[in-house]
Amino acid sequence: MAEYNRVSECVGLITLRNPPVNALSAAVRQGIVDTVQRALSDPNVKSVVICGQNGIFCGGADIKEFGSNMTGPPLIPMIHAIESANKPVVAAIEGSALGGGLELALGCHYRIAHSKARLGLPEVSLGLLPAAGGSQRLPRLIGVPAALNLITTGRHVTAAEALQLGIVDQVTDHNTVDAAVKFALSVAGRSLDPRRISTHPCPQQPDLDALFEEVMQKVRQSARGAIAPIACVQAVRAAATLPYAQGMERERELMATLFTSGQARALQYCFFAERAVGRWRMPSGARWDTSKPRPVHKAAVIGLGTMGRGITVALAQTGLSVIAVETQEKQLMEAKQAISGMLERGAKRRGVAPALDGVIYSQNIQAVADVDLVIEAVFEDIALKTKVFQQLSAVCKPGTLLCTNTSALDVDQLASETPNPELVVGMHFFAPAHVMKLLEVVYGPRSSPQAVATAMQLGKKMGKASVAVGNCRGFVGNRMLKPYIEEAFFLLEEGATPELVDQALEEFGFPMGVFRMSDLSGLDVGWRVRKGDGLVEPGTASGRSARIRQGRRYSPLGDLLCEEGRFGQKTGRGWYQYDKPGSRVARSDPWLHSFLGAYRAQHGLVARRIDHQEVLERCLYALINEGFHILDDGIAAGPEDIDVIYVSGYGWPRHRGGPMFYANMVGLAKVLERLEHYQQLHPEVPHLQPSSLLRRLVASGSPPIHKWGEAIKKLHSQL
Ligand SMILES: CCCCCCCC/C=C\C/C=C/C(=O)SCCNC(=O)CCNC(=O)[C@H](O)C(C)(C)COP(=O)(O)OP(=O)(O)OC[C@H]1O[C@@H](n2cnc3c(N)ncnc32)[C@H](O)[C@@H]1OP(=O)(O)O
Repeated sequence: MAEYNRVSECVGLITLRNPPVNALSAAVRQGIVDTVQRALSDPNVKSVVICGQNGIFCGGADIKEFGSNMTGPPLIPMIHAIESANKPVVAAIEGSALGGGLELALGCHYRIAHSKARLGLPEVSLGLLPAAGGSQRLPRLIGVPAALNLITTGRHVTAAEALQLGIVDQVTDHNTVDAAVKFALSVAGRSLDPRRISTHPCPQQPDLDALFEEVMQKVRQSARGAIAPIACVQAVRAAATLPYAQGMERERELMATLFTSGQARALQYCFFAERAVGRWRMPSGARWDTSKPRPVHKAAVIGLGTMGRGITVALAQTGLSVIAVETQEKQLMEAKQAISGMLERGAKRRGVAPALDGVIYSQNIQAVADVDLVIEAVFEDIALKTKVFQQLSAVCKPGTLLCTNTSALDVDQLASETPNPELVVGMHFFAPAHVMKLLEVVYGPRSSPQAVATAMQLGKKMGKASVAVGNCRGFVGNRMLKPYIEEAFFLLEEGATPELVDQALEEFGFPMGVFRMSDLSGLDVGWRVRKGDGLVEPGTASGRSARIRQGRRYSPLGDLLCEEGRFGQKTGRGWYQYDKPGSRVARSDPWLHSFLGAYRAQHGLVARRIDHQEVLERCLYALINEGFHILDDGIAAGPEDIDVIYVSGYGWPRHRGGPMFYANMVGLAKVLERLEHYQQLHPEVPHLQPSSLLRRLVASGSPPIHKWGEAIKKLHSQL
């Protein structure tokens, strides 16, 4: 909808009305077409202002419409009608002008923005390009290099940067609509020819070919298989080399390919999934909209190793005051220096003052007596964490929320060691905690809804994709990672190399394959866990029985590497070799290949040829299968939760939507058939046994992913 009013006698004011972001739905587009026509045909109107209601200009095309038959007036002719109007049209930009919203503004003759407004063409992050003329008008307005940067990254710019780039004509700290109306009055009657961006040539750019070649190479490297960034470069190239009409034709062709692509569906699914996880619910029936978070003004972090330092920075950057506790003096001093450095660098990047005074350091746990929330980040040892929780329960004021940053221990067991288990939740951060987007908020059966709501709200404040999950070994992310890593080990035993497995996964879109990733995080981490589980035995035994532990297939390859002191990057040797300890460039290691050959010979294994498809099917379907178990167990409330966890924390390529969305795209019946196939070949591998939920979903006709929730509820009620 768009509302029309005449203001200051001769200005037609058009207000977009479609809460919450004034997206350009069919009704809004129709409203714009009608009101523009009305303003242009009214002889009393000398100029026009377009604004949005509730402090936001426009969040772009209505993404929800993309999946359905689109009706209503199309955007391109609507924007053309505005640009070719014979009365000046001014966009009054408050809040956001994004995607189609900015394209609408670029069709206007002038743009006035509030100083707090943000502008951008983020279509690339939805698997699209700015196809309402944005890819053709922006380069004409601000030049090819700046337009390429904005369109291929989708980044939002501040009003100040937009002014500097020449996207807006004026920035105001006052009422934007008033400023735009005043401006519209001042330009009434002026020639509009120079203001019609589509009629401009692109500003001259020396050595255009070299520029596009360089940008294309950069984009291909960072896109990891995503097609939209490449189409964006091609569209801008058309703007730079073709007349406007032909450029628009190229924009349309490129958009036609993207619009119906699986990647666009995946990326748009991610957009909505990220918002859906905020509407968390627990099996008890507690939900986001009925659970009130407690206010958190002061927080504490216990243990200032790598994780504790990152968590302290993340908390301090939200403006909270933080008590950072480390009992060892030397470690405390080192941590203080490291945290101050991180805060200073972060503040410099964001152009703000570092929150150094927000952190108080102490060696004494008594210092946390009056905080509202504590995050424990001591060494991953249940006895130590239990002791800390008991101390905290004695020290903290009543009602303080006790959170543990454990990545694998039982949150419920820890809770049971405190007098108030309802105040205990897990807050599982990912390293480096001040950088990584993901936060798993882990609730136990006794965690109160208020505790979950508080941790979720704090996660959001820290800018994290926060996902509420149930308590189980490894929670969601690490639980699914286990079968993925195990399959990769089995593939090595059967004839693959780390290089082959990693190449298959990196071509799929992961930033790093499983072996390069393990080298980065340290092979000793998993070794310690396996030792704790009683799985590690001295490495001299041979034959099949040496590779069956606790009744299931087990590969000791990772343990054997650790016994050699090969812990990955930190020791300069792991699945790859590195120039020196700490170096990041992985090189193939002939030692490792001979080691694998000797291992296979010792165990009577005959290497066979393994292709990329088998690598993907075995690693990814094993991971996905665990995802179905997690859904069936109620540990994750829906597939979106799992997908957000994998995309934000585990490098799953966003343009593939997350593991559960990927399974939905591949087809549940196909995933089931391949798991059954591999299970027959490897009957001693339980994680290849298809989950009963997957079987039941296939039997019920493989509903699309947005209907899984309903289907799971129905299937559970039939049990
Ligand atoms: C054969 C070819 C066919 C061609 C057809 C061509 C048609 C297209 C032509 C031109 C291309 C134009 C494309 C676009 O414009 S794509 C959209 C680009 N815009 C964006 O990507 C912006 C997305 N939104 C945001 O970034 C943010 O929402 C925000 C900054 C605007 C506001 O942030 P915040 O206040 O934090 O609110 P939320 O993000 O939580 O959002 C609130 C609520 O609103 C929903 N929503 C937001 N934007 C949109 C939108 N563009 N369309 C539909 N719905 C939107 C969001 O989902 C939230 O609702 P909830 O999911 O129910 O919580």
